[in-house]
Amino acid sequence: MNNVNKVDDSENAEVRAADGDDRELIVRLAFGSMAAQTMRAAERLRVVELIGDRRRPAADVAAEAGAEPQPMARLLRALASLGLLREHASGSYSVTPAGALLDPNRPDSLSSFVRMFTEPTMTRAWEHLDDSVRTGRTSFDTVFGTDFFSHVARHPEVSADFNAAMGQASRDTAAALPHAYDFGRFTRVTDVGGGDGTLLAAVLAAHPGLTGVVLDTAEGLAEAPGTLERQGLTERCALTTGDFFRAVPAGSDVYLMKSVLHDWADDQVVTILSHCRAVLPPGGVVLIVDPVLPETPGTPTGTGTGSGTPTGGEADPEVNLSAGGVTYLTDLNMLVNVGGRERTRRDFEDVCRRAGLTLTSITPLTGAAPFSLIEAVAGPVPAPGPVPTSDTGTG
Ligand SMILES: C[S@@+](CC[C@H](N)C(=O)[O-])C[C@H]1O[C@@H](n2cnc3c(N)ncnc32)[C@H](O)[C@@H]1O
Repeated sequence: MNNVNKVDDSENAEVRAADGDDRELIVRLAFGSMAAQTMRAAERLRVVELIGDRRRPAADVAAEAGAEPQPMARLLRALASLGLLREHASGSYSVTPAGALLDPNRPDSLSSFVRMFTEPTMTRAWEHLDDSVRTGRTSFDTVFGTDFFSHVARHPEVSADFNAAMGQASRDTAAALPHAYDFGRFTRVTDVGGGDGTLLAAVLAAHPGLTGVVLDTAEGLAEAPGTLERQGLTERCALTTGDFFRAVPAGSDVYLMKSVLHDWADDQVVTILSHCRAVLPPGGVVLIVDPVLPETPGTPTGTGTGSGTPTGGEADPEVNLSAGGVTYLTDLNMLVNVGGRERTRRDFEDVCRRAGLTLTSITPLTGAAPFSLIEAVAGPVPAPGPVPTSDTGTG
């Protein structure tokens, strides 16, 4: 290491010459989308299912996948270099614990998540991230000629992948949330934009005294009956087709929404929250599950109770691809694909206040990073004025 370290005292910033590690970082980041596409090919060719819990030669995997042996061997060794397979001296391959998550038959599978987040619907607008940064516009709409949710609604296969991907991405939250909040004092939970019902099903299963409603578009709800049926919850949970930009159904004392608000710009978020506020009974709560960004990278996220100075939270010392670091990428994903954003505590306080809600606490969900549970209750009614409307809120 022959780094030349200079410290700029005024900024306290480290300045040194780039070394081999730095070059490696740049190369690794530049090849990031190739790694993602390598994983996508493995998912589409069912490599992990075909290898199973054995050691298998590339030629056998190729034969069963209907692929050419030599390119398959190259794919397998690339997957080994990414940590998803293990290459044995005999030239055969086995699956690592991480690679096993590509098996669609596992209860903790991430296969649909990988499929959705590597497919053109999700990746094409990323080629125009610089345009989105320059103009603030949602590149997806320019590339596809319509907004993300309308496009997904018109493509049933993509919609099924999207719903399954969201369900898989919600499993950690579904395991954590029912035990992270006192649902026992409530009677009925509406999951606003609840998709395939994974999260609400977990809450209902853990709290037999509760009933529930999943509110979503017709396309968003397509997989929900199956989720409820599998868990024997059909009787305790209604599925309501609707548009949360028009109304949220009355009758619940908990309005839950996970990975919904980050899809939308502030005015649209205020509209959704205002509809929840309009039907919130005395003692009712709004529960938002989203990542909470620190006010500046590397500082605490401002979790805890009250609306004053942040009381602590997870330090986030490096912007990286850990659970916390990935939120800076999902923030850009919202920018290019849907026009939404990830938010800080102050951002959440602001949209809540504008909707007549008071943010009461933010609790990181243990085991479900980067998600936090944000509780809000009815607050002072905001000054009279129209509820912001949305012209993209067609779901
Ligand atoms: C990012 S997904 C989150 C799904 C689910 N809450 C989860 O975390 O797994 C956003 C959800 O909002 C739904 N959605 C989008 N626009 C909507 C609208 N206008 N009214 C109701 N639901 C809508 C989508 O169909 C989708 O299920």
